[in-house]
Amino acid sequence: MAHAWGYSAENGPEKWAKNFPVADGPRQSPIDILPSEASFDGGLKPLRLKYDPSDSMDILNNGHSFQVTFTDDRDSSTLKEGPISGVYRLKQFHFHWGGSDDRGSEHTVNGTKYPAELHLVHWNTKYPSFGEAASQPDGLGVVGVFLEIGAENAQLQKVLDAFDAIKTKGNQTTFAKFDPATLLPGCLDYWTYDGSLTTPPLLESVTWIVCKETISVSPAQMAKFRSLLFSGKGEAACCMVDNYRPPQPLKGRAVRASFK
Ligand SMILES: NS(=O)(=O)c1c2ccccc2cc2ccccc12
Ligand SMILES: [Zn+2]
Repeated sequence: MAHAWGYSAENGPEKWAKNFPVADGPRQSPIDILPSEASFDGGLKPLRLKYDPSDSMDILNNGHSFQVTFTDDRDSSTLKEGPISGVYRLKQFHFHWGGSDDRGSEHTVNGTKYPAELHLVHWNTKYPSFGEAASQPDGLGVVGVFLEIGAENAQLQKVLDAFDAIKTKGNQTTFAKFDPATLLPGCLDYWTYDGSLTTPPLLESVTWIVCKETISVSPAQMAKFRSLLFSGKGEAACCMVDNYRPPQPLKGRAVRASFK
């Protein structure tokens, strides 16, 4: 059986093309964002993000990251406007981070890596389900937010406090009444481009919306991220760190900015 994908030298991003040839496709993510080469588009609308805390359900260690999953059977937690048209529903959010503070984000800005990156995953309700949407070129909208070392982030701490219950792969626990809007920066200026999932199956179905402004994370909070394990209970412990794909070729794609 083919090795499951991961982030090690044996099964990491440099190996993914073997089982997922789209890894070398025309609209892969993440990318290195070059602000001087992004074009301001006055037609881009402000992001309209509306989240209902009662939609948050549980938090799961999926062996690649952890994710907080939301109920998505109605338009109560949605992404509208911005670069997209229609209504996209929030499905989950997760993070990527590094083994030290000098790396961890997937997108970079002028080559600068941040210690972590938050992804809020939404799907286009013109399609009947998340799974259907994930295979469509306009199926998904992911909002990316960079984390920058600074003051302790009290809202992020609510997520980190659940980690003792999801230390190993497959562990899950309830995570109710959490408002993901509390993880957003104050200013929602953004860059946007057409891309893909940054993990297998690397489907080229994502409109990326990467916020210019960062949110803070303390060094102690970064250490908490690194306390999770890729490995399952009873397996040799493997720290969940460096779960990020490096930037991919732009291949002629335009990156637009919502701000001057
Ligand atoms: N890094 S990612 O946002 O591309 C991503 C997803 C994106 C869209 C839809 C589902 C996704 C599921 C993910 C699961 C783990 C890590 C990244 C994931
Ligand atoms: Zn992600």
